[in-house]
Amino acid sequence: MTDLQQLKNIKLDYEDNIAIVQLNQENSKVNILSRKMMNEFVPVFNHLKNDDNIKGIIVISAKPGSFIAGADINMFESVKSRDELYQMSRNGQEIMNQIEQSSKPIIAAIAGSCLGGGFEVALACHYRIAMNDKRTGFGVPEVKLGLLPGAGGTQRLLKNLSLSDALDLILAGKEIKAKKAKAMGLVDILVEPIRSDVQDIEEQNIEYLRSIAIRKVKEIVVQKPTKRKFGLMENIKSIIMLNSYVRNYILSQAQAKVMSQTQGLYPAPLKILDVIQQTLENGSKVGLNAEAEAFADLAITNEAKALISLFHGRTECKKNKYGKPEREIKTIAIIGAGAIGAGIAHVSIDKDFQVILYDTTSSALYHGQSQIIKSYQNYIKRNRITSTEYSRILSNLNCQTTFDNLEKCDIIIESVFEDLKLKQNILNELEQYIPEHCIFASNTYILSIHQIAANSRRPHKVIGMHYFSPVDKVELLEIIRAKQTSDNTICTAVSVGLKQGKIIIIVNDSPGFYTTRLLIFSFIELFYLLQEGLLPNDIDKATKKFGFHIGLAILLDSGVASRVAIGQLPPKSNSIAT
Ligand SMILES: CCCCCCCCCCCCC[C@H](O)CC(=O)SCCNC(=O)CCNC(=O)[C@H](O)C(C)(C)COP(=O)(O)OP(=O)(O)OC[C@H]1O[C@@H](n2cnc3c(N)ncnc32)[C@H](O)[C@@H]1OP(=O)(O)O
Repeated sequence: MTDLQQLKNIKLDYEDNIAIVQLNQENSKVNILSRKMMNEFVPVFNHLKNDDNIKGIIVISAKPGSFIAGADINMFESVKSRDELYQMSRNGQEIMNQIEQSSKPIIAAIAGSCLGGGFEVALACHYRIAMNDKRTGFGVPEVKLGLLPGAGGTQRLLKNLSLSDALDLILAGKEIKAKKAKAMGLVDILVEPIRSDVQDIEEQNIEYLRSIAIRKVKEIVVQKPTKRKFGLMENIKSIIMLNSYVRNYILSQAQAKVMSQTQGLYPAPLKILDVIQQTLENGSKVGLNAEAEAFADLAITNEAKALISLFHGRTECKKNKYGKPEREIKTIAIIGAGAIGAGIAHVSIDKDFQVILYDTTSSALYHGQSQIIKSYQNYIKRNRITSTEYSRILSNLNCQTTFDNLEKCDIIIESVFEDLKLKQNILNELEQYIPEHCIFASNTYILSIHQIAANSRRPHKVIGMHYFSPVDKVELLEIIRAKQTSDNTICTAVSVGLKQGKIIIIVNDSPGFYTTRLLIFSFIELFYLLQEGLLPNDIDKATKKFGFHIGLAILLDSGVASRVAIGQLPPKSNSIAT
């Protein structure tokens, strides 16, 4: 029996007759539904349920940026049998049902990521209040782990949303911001964060959210909750859903989309569709069981194991193992306004770096600048940013054909043609203008960083940063350290990349680094196949069917790859990627 005085992951507070359950996972950046958390939450919940003095409950997180990041992924890996997974899902469903069926109003006060099992907790609560900020997001990303929401999430999303919206969320695993969640009816009240420069602003926002939740739950206790009223469109949608012809049409469209996107290689989306079909045909009791069966079936597949391992790998690549840079990076100069240079500027300006985008001619510069402006204008159209944010972001971009202001730069990212002499000359010339602390990064997929730095006055500040096109979409950044590159230079480059939202691998300065070397071997094979008479189209079909995101032949057709494959095969080396 858990001693309620000895809680380690939950802080229990009271205000009048309201209980505030504050989640604060021990030694963790985020809250997760781990065994330890559940071992405290369940007795706390039962205690509050049975305490007649308590009239309402608030579930809130003490961690800035994280409401609950879902069930503990490591828990699934430690499970020995399929039955245990089925039972785990059933237990999760039962806890959520108890939350939902509680006679006392339970409010989820959400700031930060509300994902997977965390979203399922929020959906089981009677009322959801959410902070309208960048860090607050809702989603069921289980499909990205090869799973499906297994604690009643498929059922509650179907109840709260139209079939197409529910499918959209569950099949894509995408995250939506609080404002959109409110518009979709998943959130009841939006709370605007306190806009202020004071320190500990996030803690203050949590306090503020808590005070609003307390006020609301007190109101509900007095008034008794009113049911959410559905709008005309929602009513029309739900009537349409009763029609099996329409339902089956939507499901078959979704299935066709899944097949074209995944080639049927991922079992999770197909199981999700099956669970949803069973629910729509037989009701939620059958649906819940189907959900638990599917959860258990999926969690033991190799695909889920591989995707979970990928999650751990990605998490590792988000860390800066070199610590904190000696200086904060504020200003970046990007040399070369081609597609990649402009892309680097794109991912930098919205993170509030001051960016100088340089090219030799006004027309090249205009091209790069237009690429950036067009993308951000598109974001406005798709409601990803407001026009005020657009103006703020674009004000961080300075385009120029001279080397003015380079003395303010903390890092130069050179992104010109793959020409060693050109890169060496640029480095040498810029060293006259840049301050002592400024580091120089070359965006190259093939040239040796050591050679680029051969004539440098401070080779320890030279590094490779290999971005991939389109830079605003491809998350990967390959950072290349030469023998002479200092740890602070690596640390600084990693911190810039992380701030730009990149997943980073750090590799040695060996021929082809890591990514180009992998590609080269694929292209050699591709050439053999072409020589043997296969058509590029057939090779693309075969590679996509095998699981490649893009066909190998079409990849070769893209500029970068063809130059690697045709002209610049690197010499043999024993170096390994790190
Ligand atoms: C209230 C009690 C109710 C009890 C209910 C019973 C539940 C049991 C039910 C089982 C049935 C299934 C339930 C459910 O449907 C299944 C799931 O929820 S699967 C998980 C879904 N969630 C995710 O996939 C989110 C994964 N995390 C992220 O995307 C990101 O971490 C983040 C949340 C967006 C935060 O990003 P960052 O700020 O960049 O931080 P990091 O990524 O570096 O993470 C920091 C740290 O946290 C670890 N971590 C994050 N999420 C999880 C997780 N879900 N499980 C385990 N660990 C997690 C991450 O690995 C890092 O660890 P570190 O490396 O620092 O040790």
